Amino acid sequence: MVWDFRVLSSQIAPRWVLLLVLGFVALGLLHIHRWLDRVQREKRLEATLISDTRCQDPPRLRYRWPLALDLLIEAFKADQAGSILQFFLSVVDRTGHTFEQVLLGARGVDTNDPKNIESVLSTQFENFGLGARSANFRPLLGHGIFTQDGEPWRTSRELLRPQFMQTRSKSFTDIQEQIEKFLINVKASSAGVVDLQPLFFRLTLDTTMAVLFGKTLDSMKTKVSGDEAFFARAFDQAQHELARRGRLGDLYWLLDGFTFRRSCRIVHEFVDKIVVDALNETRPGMASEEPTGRYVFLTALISKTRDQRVLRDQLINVLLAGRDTTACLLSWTFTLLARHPEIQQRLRNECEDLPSFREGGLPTPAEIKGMKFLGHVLQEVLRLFPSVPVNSRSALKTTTLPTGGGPDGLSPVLVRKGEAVGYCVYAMHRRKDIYGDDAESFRPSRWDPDNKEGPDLKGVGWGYLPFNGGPRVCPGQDFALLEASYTIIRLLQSFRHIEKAEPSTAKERQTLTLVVASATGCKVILTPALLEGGTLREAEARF
Ligand code: HEM
Repeated sequence: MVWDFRVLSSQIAPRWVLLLVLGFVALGLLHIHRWLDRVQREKRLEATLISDTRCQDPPRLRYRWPLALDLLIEAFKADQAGSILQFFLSVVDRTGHTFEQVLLGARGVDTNDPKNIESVLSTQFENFGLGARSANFRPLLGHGIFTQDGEPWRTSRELLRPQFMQTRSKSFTDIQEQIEKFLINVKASSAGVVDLQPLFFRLTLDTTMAVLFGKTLDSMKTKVSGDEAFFARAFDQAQHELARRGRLGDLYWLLDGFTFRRSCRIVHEFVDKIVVDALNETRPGMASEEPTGRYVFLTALISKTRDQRVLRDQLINVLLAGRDTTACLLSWTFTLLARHPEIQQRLRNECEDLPSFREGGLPTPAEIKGMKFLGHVLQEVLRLFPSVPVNSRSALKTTTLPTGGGPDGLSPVLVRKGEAVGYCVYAMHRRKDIYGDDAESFRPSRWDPDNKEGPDLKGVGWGYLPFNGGPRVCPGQDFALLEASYTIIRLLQSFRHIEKAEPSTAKERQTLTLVVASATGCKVILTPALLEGGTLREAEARF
């Protein structure tokens, strides 16, 4: 029998159906061909890299039970015990793999080496992207600076940069106002044991919102209710879910429940309303400052774009980036100061020596900048408890990192396209080869250039990275440090003792979400200062 296409087409199906099928088959073959071609090119690149750099895979993972179930159980126990970060460190130490990589079978590299981190964040910036984070965070953060890569990220960074520059110099009054309200609240409830941690979370939500939106929830002064309360709760809930999803790596989408989507919607509606009100109040071409002379991030941003969706997304991104990070810094600072009364006293002396304090006034930005010991305390807290302790990037092309490959972990390490590189700043900040034998101790004076004890930290470079580095360095760090400094100074001026409420034997427990907080809060006993100067009370009364 002879097969004739024309006969076949007229007998079996109309000609156009056959043409369509043939078209799909051809397209499929083309895709397979391209895919094979890509795989071959990747293999060739890999081979060239291996022969040129002698790079190797990271050390092999060691576990005893199938599917690494022994590690899973260990992780679960560590999470319950509030020591998940220490557990991550031990897995990295043993294997060179992140825990997610272990469980999900994904390949990748984990590192706490300054050279590798510099490579990922700076020298090879174009070779790495955010990976699964973009899609994971999108339901809450939309398309904003925190979820974007490449050109869209560059556009966002350019859009937001001038606002951050202005915020640095012009938002002091807003910060001051919110912190003074916070102090009134702490003073009113300072009898007995006070947990400062939840108060710091409320404070930083208020300060960041004041600067971004020009309005706050005023959660320090009043009992928050209605839409504001919904928003605050939904924002916390949505962030919590993002962190849980993040732990699943590429399988983040498995956790996508109704509560999560509802929280995201509440946050969007709340911020949308603020944006729409601001758009209605601001005509094109208007000055970026409010008639009151106050600088509001949103008003300034509106002078660049009136796209409601862009404004909403970028604001939520900055709010998320700025709020919990600063709250954790404050909480760990007071936890450590309460554990180290001699350091607390030295810092209090510096706060009480300020000319403004002696004259009965409030600290000024210039005075804060000049406080050397306070600067060292903040550096040391962020060393031991960097607010973002673990982070990751994903390789956009096959490449190598300087170290971590081979059985001894000393060769350059091969990173294939699509693989994750986890970097653990928490572990790096506790390395004895960088910080000396007392790397685990709280010793702010290690940052004093005149201090001869321990290694000289002048050239620590990429070995110290609380605010990230390279093109994606945190743009809010000056704002965060000013806010934290002012809060610390005013608390120390207002209370002559801040003692820890937990027994000395209590084991430190941590909660890891997107940031690392204390699982037991920051419980302290506060002893009010002897009467402050009359003018200071007058200054405070303005709030
Ligand atoms: C102690 C306080 C803070 C710490 C430790 C901190 C730390 C960081 C870190 C580690 C990153 C890099 C994240 C990554 O690329 O994966 C980052 C990014 C960022 N931070 Fe901060 N931050 C703090 C406060 C703030 C504040 C107060 C703001 C804003 C008001 C802010 C705004 C941002 C933004 C917008 C980014 C994204 C930058 C980009 O991707 O280009 N941060 N921060």
